[in-house]
Amino acid sequence: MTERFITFEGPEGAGKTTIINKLQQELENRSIPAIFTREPGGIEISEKIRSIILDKEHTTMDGRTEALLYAAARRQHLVEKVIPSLKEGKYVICDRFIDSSLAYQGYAREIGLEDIFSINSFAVDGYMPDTTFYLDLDVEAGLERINQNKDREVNRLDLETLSFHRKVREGYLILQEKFPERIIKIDANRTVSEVFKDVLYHLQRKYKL
Ligand SMILES: Nc1ncnc2c1ncn2[C@@H]1O[C@H](COP(=O)(O)OP(=O)(O)OP(=O)(O)O)[C@@H](O)[C@H]1O
Ligand SMILES: Cc1cn([C@H]2C[C@H](O)[C@@H](COP(=O)(O)O)O2)c(=O)[nH]c1=O
Repeated sequence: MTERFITFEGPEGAGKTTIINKLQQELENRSIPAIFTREPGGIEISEKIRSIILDKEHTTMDGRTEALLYAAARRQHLVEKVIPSLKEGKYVICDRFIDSSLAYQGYAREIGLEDIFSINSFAVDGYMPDTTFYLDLDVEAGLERINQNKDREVNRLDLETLSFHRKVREGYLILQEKFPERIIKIDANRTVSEVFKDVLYHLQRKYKL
């Protein structure tokens, strides 16, 4: 339904932010109109919801509450920022979207893909990315990367068990098999420039940038 809506997904430390920053530079160099945003967050209301969800002190948060908060943040961000930018003809590049909810809450939290899809269908009302890059990386390697990055604040989800993070990756792999037309799996266990070259190749092929 939507065009030029591109999302990046992956487990912790997969390199999404790094690749999105390079893409921003590349599109700016080519004078291609685009916005770069993230979930949960991207606008004031959704950033506030983000801080509630990711607060390390909120250890009693129920899994369904968590899922609903992600969906609420998504709805507001979509209406306030994503849809207007798409309507202006801009590329929208978003760090995480509905597939994060499916992999984290649906699969790893075991709420179920169908229930998570159902609450998110209400939130997104038909707006789906037309391309999703899934940066695939061994979970331990990703966690090691974020542990090395002393500037990154540790959040509540980071503190989940190793088996939870392994399930997140399994969830993503299931989603990629389910939606191979939309979700492009990228081997993130390579150098930044190799990963970026791969992403750019797919974007050039699809959007003739
Ligand atoms: N291909 C790579 N090889 C080695 N290190 C990398 C690579 N890509 C990113 N990194 C480093 O790994 C850390 C995590 O990268 P980044 O913040 O881009 O990941 P992310 O997917 O956005 O993480 P999260 O969603 O968990 O915040 C950073 O310190 C970054 O410099
Ligand atoms: C959108 C979304 C995110 N999450 C999780 C994934 C990460 O652990 C955090 C976000 O932190 P990041 O450093 O910005 O990647 O939230 C989730 O569980 N469900 C979602 O829908």
